[in-house]
Amino acid sequence: MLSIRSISRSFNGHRALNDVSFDVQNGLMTGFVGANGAGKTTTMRIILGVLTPSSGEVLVDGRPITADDRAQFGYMPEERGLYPKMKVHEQLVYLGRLHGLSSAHASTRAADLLEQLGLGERRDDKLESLSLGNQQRAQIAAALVHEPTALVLDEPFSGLDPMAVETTVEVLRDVARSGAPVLFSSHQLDLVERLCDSLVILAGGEVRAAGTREQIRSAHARPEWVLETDDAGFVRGIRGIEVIEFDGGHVRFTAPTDDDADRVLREAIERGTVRSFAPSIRPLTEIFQEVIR
Ligand SMILES: Nc1ncnc2c1ncn2[C@@H]1O[C@H](COP(=O)(O)OP(=O)(O)OP(=O)(O)O)[C@@H](O)[C@H]1O
Repeated sequence: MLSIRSISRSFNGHRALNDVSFDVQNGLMTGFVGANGAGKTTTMRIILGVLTPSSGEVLVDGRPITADDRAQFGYMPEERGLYPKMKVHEQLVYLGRLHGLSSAHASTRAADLLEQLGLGERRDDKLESLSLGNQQRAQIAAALVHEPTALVLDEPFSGLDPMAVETTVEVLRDVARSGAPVLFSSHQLDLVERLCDSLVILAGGEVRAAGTREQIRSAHARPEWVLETDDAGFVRGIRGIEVIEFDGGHVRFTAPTDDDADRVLREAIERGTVRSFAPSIRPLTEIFQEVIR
């Protein structure tokens, strides 16, 4: 397990991180989200030792992280970092060798990864000749080639088409399944909601929420219902009911008690056709907006 403990970091008197603590559990995909400038990249750089914190520490399985730990991590930095003029497979083998793999092992591993990430046919092309999305896949392969003990990826899905996102997710899930902690940042909340097991929400350099999706949902839960009917406008006039979303025949609302929600249903039945009525799970995107405020 990777633990970030009370990390603070300032740049020229500006506090970019303030007492940040969270865990990245082994075997789980942890999504790291926050608006521009929230401090995600700074945190990741501190985990990898590219930056030092002003205070606080990073732990691996409860003890201070070492250079050897970091050497075994897989890291995809924001600024990327492959050689444009080098062939993709050759470059991955080179990186694998730098991490101590034998030539044969590095070559097989690189070929397998390129195949899994849909780049098998481009393995002998120079990186610069690939599209940006394919270069991104190569960057992901570079972070994985040495079979890392932990993965830290800064925006791994940016610029990938939906198919590439799916193949990449599968590859990252395999790494998590092998027992490694996986931390990835993303601005795509819908994606994070769908694929992460656990979540850390950062705003203004502080952790605003952290835990599994279920823990975050239940900490910010409120009873909500969705009604689909002919014209749901009447719900807006019912005392005690707060309408969250309304569009013609569709309404999502919160009610203080189940009885209040039943009142809405009864009135809808009296007024016409009820196509559906059900409790609703609050989307993480909405919780995110609330906690970063
Ligand atoms: N090297 C630096 N020198 C000065 N300020 C910095 C430096 N690196 C980061 N910052 C500042 O620290 C804050 C956090 O930046 P950081 O890049 O970590 O945020 P982020 O969450 O990764 O944002 P984004 O989603 O835009 O990449 C910002 O205010 C940024 O301007």
